[in-house]
Amino acid sequence: MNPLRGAARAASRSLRASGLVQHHDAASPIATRKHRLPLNGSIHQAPWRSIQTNPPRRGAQSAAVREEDDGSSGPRIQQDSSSNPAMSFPCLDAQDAKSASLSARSLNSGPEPSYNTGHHKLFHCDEPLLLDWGGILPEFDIAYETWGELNADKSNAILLHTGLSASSHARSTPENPKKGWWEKFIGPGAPLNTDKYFVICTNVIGGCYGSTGPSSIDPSDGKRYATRFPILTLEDMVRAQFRLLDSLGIRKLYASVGSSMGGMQSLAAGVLFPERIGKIVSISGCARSHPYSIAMRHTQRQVLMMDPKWARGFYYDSVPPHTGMKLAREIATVTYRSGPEWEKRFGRKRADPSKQPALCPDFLIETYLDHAGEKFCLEYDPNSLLYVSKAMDLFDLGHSHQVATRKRREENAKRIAKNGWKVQAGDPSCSLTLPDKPYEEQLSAAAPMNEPVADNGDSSSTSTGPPQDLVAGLAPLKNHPVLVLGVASDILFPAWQQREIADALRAAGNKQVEHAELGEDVSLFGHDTFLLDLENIGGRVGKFLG
Ligand SMILES: CC(=O)SCCNC(=O)CCNC(=O)[C@H](O)C(C)(C)COP(=O)(O)OP(=O)(O)OC[C@H]1O[C@@H](n2cnc3c(N)ncnc32)[C@H](O)[C@@H]1OP(=O)(O)O
Ligand SMILES: N[C@@H](CCO)C(=O)O
Repeated sequence: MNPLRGAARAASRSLRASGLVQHHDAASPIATRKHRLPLNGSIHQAPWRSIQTNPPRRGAQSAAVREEDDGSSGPRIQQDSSSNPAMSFPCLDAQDAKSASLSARSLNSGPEPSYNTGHHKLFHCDEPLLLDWGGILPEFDIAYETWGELNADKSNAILLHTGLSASSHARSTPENPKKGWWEKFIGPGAPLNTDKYFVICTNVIGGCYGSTGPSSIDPSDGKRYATRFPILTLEDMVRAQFRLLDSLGIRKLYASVGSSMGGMQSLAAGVLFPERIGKIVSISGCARSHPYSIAMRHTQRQVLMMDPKWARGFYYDSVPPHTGMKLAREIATVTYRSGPEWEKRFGRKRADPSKQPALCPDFLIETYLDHAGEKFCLEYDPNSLLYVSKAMDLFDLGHSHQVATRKRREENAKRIAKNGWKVQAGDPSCSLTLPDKPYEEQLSAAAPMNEPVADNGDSSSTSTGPPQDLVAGLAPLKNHPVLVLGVASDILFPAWQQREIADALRAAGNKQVEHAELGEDVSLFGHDTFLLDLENIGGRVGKFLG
């Protein structure tokens, strides 16, 4: 891919498509209306009406302020006698127009888009699933797709785990010819070689592309789960996938392969079901989520939840929080690529340098992010984003976390044996309230980097080696061949996190760990390298799988 390809052309296409034409532009609807306005300030003609404003500051010029009544939610403010003309905000107009068109959709079919990437197979499991944090799915579906043939002894299956937002559609199929998200990585002679292997990819539970998630119907009352969906973990997703494998009669996988969240799941599958997995591939993942990654996902969740249209998750019969989703995806995109890539690709170029700078997207990097957000905002269920992203934050293969989870599961299993498969409404364990006492920084939290941390479950890493808690947690994988790949330009899952996996596995006694790091001379695509670099990611995966 040529990173410098037609960016400016694409930008102007995107700007035109979304109405993001620069302000102070006589061609824009607002400017046109403004030029038609009488200069004497007679402000009560339709479609303008006056609105109340704060009284002008003493000494400040009094301004007549008007609002255009065009049915959109935001006021368009015009100042008749100000020193400078008011700016226009085509990026906000575009959001308003989008909300208006979504709310105009038929309420019979529901304004909520149907999240669908096309034909897939469906596994329905009637047996309830107990989740790690005590939630319950009374039954669930898993959407999945397969490529290649399962051999007679069912020993050639590869389970491919997805990143956060992907569907099961990793490669085109005769039933769904649309290109998949790993189109070139799967197929005859490809890294996941379908001449040899039977590749299975599922949509995770919690997702929205056919597997049970927050937009699914709760069988208990026939209504969508929304935020009545329980908190789930990556291990819960893996347990659900293994129910599918059971139904297919696959006792042991040839390999568990995944990137990003899938790279975390790939390890989790090995830890949960060590005897059911042959090889493991973990690309651009981690063995436990670190604070910086949690921080970046937190900001995405916050902007989404602060969109009033999110409505605490109950938006399915209304306009979805597309603005929150768009902003969340823009933040996500900042974490998925890299500064050096954008330096080369966009530099400091503006979409139209002949115009005045704008507060709406203006630099090419801004229009690029805007486009990425816009493209995604109705493609994925907002609640799925929240739940799946939170599941990533909760991920920790450290031994002490595994012990605590097992204990909690045992207690919840006892509760179920006593009360049945239902979590009581108002269960205090379901709503976190922060302690009254403000957090006080603990001195022990910041151990000097060159001193080993005692094996007390403290998850801090040190320069002397991986934490013993993680070494113990990854011990179930000590006899598995494991390929760990990282990318130096990745800021979301920095390369040291893959080194941590490899080091912890080796410290656990694993002598079959292959670890490689793609330097910035090889890829500047950051975290998304796994989606884009067939040669360097795919090549290594193909060689490792054989
Ligand atoms: C395992 C998993 O996680 S799978 C999930 C994968 N899928 C996704 O992530 C869905 C979202 N897609 C993406 O993030 C990306 O398209 C990728 C990673 C799949 C591919 O990346 P790339 O091929 O490098 O595409 P890139 O991110 O540069 O985007 C190109 C788009 O931006 C547009 N664009 C490029 N520069 C600009 C600019 N300055 N201003 C506006 N638009 C721009 C292009 O015209 C193109 O638009 P189009 O997609 O509507 O045709
Ligand atoms: N672009 C990928 C990255 C995270 O894996 C996604 O949206 O899922």
